[in-house]
Amino acid sequence: MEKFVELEHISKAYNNQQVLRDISLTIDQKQVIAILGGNGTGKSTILRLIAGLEKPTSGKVIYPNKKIRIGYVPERFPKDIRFTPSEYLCYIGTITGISKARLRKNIPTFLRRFQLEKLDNHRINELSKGNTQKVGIIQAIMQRPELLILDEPISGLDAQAQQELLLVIKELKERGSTILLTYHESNIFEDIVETTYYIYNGLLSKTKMKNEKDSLKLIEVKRLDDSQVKQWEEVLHMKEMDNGLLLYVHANYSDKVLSRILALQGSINQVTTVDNDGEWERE
Ligand SMILES: Nc1ncnc2c1ncn2[C@@H]1O[C@H](COP(=O)(O)OP(=O)(O)OP(=O)(O)O)[C@@H](O)[C@H]1O
Repeated sequence: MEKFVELEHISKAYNNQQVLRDISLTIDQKQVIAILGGNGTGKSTILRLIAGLEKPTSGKVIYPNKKIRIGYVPERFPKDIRFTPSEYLCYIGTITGISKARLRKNIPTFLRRFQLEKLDNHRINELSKGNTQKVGIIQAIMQRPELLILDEPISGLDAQAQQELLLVIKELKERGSTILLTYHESNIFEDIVETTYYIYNGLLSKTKMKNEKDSLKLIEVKRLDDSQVKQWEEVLHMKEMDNGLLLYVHANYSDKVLSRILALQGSINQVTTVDNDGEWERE
């Protein structure tokens, strides 16, 4: 599988509030990936960084192959647009380089698929939240993006539009697109999402938290090979120190990790509990 996007040691802070901490991630082509986490954990921030709409405080977002076509659906699509859906889609399509002929053919099809054709005599600022969201989705998928980024796309969508979106995602994936999305409960996406990451305390993990309010444990170990630790999903992050390793572990899984360390005859120097709400590291 071809590497598509790479996040290298990404950190992001807003006014000294650390949102993402040293996140590294490789996204392969033709993948459907979900990034989940509680409110305010930084899901939208990661998506905006990958879309190139924001810059990390440190680290890099790399597109190894080429300049790729990215479709981005923000969590809240701007409400104050005074164009009708067709006018707006035609305008966006033209600036993203879609031919007039393709726009003439595709815009009515998408409006029909998302049940907007009867509303096309209204301006977007007169539409409901869900219908505005549909326009936001169409503007992103219309250009057949190689990378489609959807930030909570189903909030406000009726059941039929949710199913249509699911279908569009499947079609794009079949054509080779990569899809990156975030959502809350649900969900209709569970069958198509191949990899799920969870954000917790600014770190990205493949392990789901039992309780997002739970704390973290920082375990300082010696005489342990980092290549072994890299395989452990409970370890959210690992830092090399002068004479050992510092492991960031979900509190619920710390006993499991501690017994694994002992089984490998590593020595545990110190275990610190860090409150989820607290500042746990000065960077
Ligand atoms: N432009 C900004 N300026 C200042 N702080 C910001 C900015 N954008 C996000 N934040 C802060 O960064 C943190 C993460 O925000 P983000 O929107 O990425 O979270 P989220 O996981 O998408 O949340 P939600 O599920 O509520 O949409 C929040 O504390 C938020 O207040």
